[in-house]
Amino acid sequence: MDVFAKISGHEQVVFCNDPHTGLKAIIAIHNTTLGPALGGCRMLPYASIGEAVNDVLRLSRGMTYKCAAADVDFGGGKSVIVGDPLTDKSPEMFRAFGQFVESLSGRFYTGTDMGTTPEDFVHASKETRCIVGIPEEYGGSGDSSVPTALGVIYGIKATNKAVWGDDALQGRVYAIQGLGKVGFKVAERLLEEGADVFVTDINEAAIELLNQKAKGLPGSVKAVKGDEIYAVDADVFVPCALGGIINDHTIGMLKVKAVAGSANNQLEREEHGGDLWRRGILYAPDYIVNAGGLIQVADELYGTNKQRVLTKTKAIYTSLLEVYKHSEDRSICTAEAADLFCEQRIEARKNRSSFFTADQKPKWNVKR
Ligand SMILES: NC(=O)C1=CN([C@@H]2O[C@H](COP(=O)(O)OP(=O)(O)OC[C@H]3O[C@@H](n4cnc5c(N)ncnc54)[C@H](O)[C@@H]3O)[C@@H](O)[C@H]2O)C=CC1
Ligand SMILES: O=C(O)CCC(=O)C(=O)O
Repeated sequence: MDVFAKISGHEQVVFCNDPHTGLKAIIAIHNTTLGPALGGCRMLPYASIGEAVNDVLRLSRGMTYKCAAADVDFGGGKSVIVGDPLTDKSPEMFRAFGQFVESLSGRFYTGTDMGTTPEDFVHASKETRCIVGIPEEYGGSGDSSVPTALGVIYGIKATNKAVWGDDALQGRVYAIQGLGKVGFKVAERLLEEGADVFVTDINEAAIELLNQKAKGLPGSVKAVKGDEIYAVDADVFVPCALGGIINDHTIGMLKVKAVAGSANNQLEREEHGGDLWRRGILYAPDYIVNAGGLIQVADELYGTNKQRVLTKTKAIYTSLLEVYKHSEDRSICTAEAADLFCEQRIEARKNRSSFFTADQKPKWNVKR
């Protein structure tokens, strides 16, 4: 394998190995034009190191776009830990991970993602200040999945508006894949609003818990298994688990009119955005819909202000409507319209950075 060809779009990729704690992690820094890299840390029992490398490279690239779209002073990065979050975690492992993050001297900030929790990062934060999204009692902004889920709800509302001319959540049927930190909260909110949801998760306990919650709520839950979620009679598909789920195999199964969820990298390949568009399925670009968590953790630079985070997260609604309009005006798919917007924003910043100004401490130094 030509490693440098594989990482040619990235600035830096760091392999972290600590035999004492069993830590095997990869940190990928994609682009720091807009600021130091920021991105959560995912822990998964990857089938191979190659799979982990592919995941971290795609996720970190996505963060560059997400940061540009959300207009935060951060660049794109992400990390993955190879292991089963149910059996392989330890406080020492996250402390070791914190030491590796610290070794990057402020080039990379991280927090939770799939398989990791704010509590895991309390351990990491003992070794480095470049940790975001830890509980408020430890000085962080708290669980970033809360604003992520809220942003998904606003994303769904905007998408409903674009498809049906009415942004109400109720009266529609949603197919939710994954009831973890984000998906569960999204499902709860939809049920509170009186919507009906199909759900699936490999973790039966999450489905059981949602069924318990649903008892007092106006909406209804129907659980389905595995791939059945793609083919249910729903209006909106809400992917909240793994990426790559919009692919050659699943696209033909979808009966929905729209896709709007939190999962990162929903399109397996770029052209799947065009495929959805040609089939008349409106795709809400993942990195715009799921930016709520980023908005909250990036806000830690200024000392978190819940009202500010809420206002910026709600703005996902208007950002999405703008993307839909760009896509319509230019006759390009929504994924392409969003990418173009972000690339122009990064390019504009690059030009500005090349203009000499007096030496000034970057804002993010307040964290160090
Ligand atoms: N936590 C956050 O604030 C953010 C999360 N995201 C993305 O949203 C997605 C979900 O993240 P979290 O809720 O934090 O993760 P999580 O680990 O808390 O939840 C993921 C859920 O998906 C389930 N799952 C895994 N494989 C599945 C499959 N094949 N079919 C059905 N369910 C499956 C898991 O059992 C778990 O319940 C991920 O793609 C993540 O990268 C994006 C932005 C921010
Ligand atoms: O939510 C976080 O802690 C950081 C942002 C992130 O990794 C993401 O949006 O995927």
